[in-house]
Amino acid sequence: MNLPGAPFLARQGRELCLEGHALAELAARFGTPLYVYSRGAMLRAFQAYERALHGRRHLVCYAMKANSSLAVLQTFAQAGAGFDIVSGGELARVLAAGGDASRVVFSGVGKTRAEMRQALQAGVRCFNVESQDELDTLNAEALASGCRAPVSLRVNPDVDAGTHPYISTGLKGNKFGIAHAQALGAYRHAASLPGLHVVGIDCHIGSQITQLPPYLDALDRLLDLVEAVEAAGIPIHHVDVGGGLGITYTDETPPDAGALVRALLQRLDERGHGHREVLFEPGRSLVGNAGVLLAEVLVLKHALDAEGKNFCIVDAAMNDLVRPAMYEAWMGIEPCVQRDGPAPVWDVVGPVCESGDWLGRARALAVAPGDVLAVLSAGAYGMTMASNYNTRPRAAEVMLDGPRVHLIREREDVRQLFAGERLL
Ligand SMILES: Cc1ncc(COP(=O)(O)O)c(C=O)c1O
Ligand SMILES: N[C@@H](CCCC[NH3+])C(=O)O
Repeated sequence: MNLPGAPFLARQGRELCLEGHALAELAARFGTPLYVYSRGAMLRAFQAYERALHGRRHLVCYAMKANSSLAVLQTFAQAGAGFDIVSGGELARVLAAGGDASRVVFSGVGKTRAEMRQALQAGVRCFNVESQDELDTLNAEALASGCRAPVSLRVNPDVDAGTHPYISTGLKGNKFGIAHAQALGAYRHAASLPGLHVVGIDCHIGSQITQLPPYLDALDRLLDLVEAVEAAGIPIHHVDVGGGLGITYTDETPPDAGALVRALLQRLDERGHGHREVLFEPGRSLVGNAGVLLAEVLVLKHALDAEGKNFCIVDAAMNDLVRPAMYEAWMGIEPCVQRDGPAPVWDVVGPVCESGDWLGRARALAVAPGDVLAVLSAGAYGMTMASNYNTRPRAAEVMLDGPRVHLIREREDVRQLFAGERLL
């Protein structure tokens, strides 16, 4: 069986290994729950975009909400990536990891004035502005700071990305971006404001997208607008096509990054826009299949009768990895060391006090208490969405880099969780 994450994730005999390191050994050394990432897998995914964009003016801005651990950001910064951020906190992380503000695009529907000032001061590459009001606020903040803010309007192209409704962002009913029909007026307004400098156009239609047509439809809508905006005398420098490319969790077959880039570049060329700088904002496709979450089996609860369920209770929970609880997302689950014997069907669940606390349902697994399971494709939207629900300290993180094993985040200590609290 080809595992998602192959060739970096592979079986060597009975052992599940990432970059050649036995995951069961890492669990024994660092404890569980534990996130483990392959630096090689991240760099390979990034290079797939870079190779396809070779010879074009471009910037791949890693959407760091997918995984914002400092060592992950450092890896991409050193590889030449820019960053797509959505908060002042994310900007602070980029800078702490050695990233360059001039390669940062700032997205988000609700930027605060303080975040705008912070980003202006740092000198971000551009603000992806998502509303008419934001244009006025940003203009005022830029003038007060004595500078001009570079802006790109995030346009909502009203395109169905064909993904889960919670992670679709380019439809009329979503909160994101400026409606296509209002965008020309918004560009005219932006160009009239002395504190702003129009530099580009942007869209991002959703996440875990597995087909090309929605991207091409969205690009066509953007280019129609670019032509209208430039006809109105407002030059557009770059086109930012967003992120959203899906990965394989189970049987999805998304196009690879190279195919996506080539299709979009071809459409740009066909429509006479091949000279423009192109920006991408991939998140999941750079890190999703580069990581796993390791959990130890605590308890096996067997069904009372044929209608009942077997529960495999592990020490990772929805607070560590919320995707199954939140989107009913399917994530692969594999034993780190394969054992012989029957493989009953289990619901793999955590210890959190919610019935929605599950990691996988109806999984056939040969397991015993003390075994370590790996939840696959957990490199994206895993640790970044972790919480402390049930006063559970967050997991540790390890990054593998060839023969080297780096602990990149210590396991949280429970005292850290209430260190800022005060008794009456
Ligand atoms: C503005 C923006 N850009 C890029 C991304 C990255 O998306 P993905 O992780 O699906 O590539 C997101 C998240 O969906 C986003 O909100
Ligand atoms: N958190 C989502 C993706 C959201 C993308 C952010 N706009 C997921 O795990 O699939």
